[in-house]
Amino acid sequence: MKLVASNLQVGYDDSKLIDCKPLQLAAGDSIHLQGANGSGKTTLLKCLAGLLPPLSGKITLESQPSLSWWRSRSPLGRVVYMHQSPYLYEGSLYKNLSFAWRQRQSQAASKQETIEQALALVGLEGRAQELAASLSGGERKRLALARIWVIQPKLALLDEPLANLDSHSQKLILQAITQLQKNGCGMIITSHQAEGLSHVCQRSWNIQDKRLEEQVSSSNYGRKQNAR
Ligand SMILES: Nc1ncnc2c1ncn2[C@@H]1O[C@H](COP(=O)(O)OP(=O)(O)OP(=O)(O)O)[C@@H](O)[C@H]1O
Repeated sequence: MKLVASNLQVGYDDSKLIDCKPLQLAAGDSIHLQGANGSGKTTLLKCLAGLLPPLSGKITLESQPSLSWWRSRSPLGRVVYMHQSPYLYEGSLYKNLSFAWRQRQSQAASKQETIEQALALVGLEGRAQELAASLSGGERKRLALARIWVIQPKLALLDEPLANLDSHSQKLILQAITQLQKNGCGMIITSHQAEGLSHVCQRSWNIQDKRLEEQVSSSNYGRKQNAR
């Protein structure tokens, strides 16, 4: 599955935020999206997820031809977007992960085991019956990522998954991101913390002067990949 965008401009009404070169996100890609506050990172991710219309240009999903035409070309519902302040369902952690299970394509594994593994992955083991509303901000983000891990999407867009987290939570989030990558999930991650992400992302996109460019730098990007 591949998300392809051409001639893309994103923004609101007549206010253009970003002019993009042709973009592609395929399963297995990991891209760090950088830009100043207010440069339009969230807006771009929402457009790529099909949650907002772009000002101009085309976003399509290249995938299995077996799907009906109206599902096969739209990213909506098939590219998972994680909001920077994730919305959780009322009820328990287990209930939140059960909803995620319904969106999972392959249900060959056991639901119970998958949910337990997801909770353990983000350090919430043994807490399945607690109410999601009682979680701290950092724990909410960890549960949101556990939900994505249960879904096992081909493509995920993670908006500031590391923001406002202590080092323990950041470590758990990075661990869950690595697990998703091992399963072939392609992702774009926004973050102002370049250091944490340079080890898990192969590439970097940078928004500057309302333009999105692939950043060619001497940083760590690609080092991990090359070392494999
Ligand atoms: N629904 C909306 N209608 C009009 N303008 C909006 C809307 N949502 C966001 N904006 C504006 O668009 C600009 C870009 O916002 P966006 O959240 O995409 O930036 P960002 O790069 O993700 O910022 P940050 O790093 O602070 O999270 C901001 O100036 C914001 O006020």
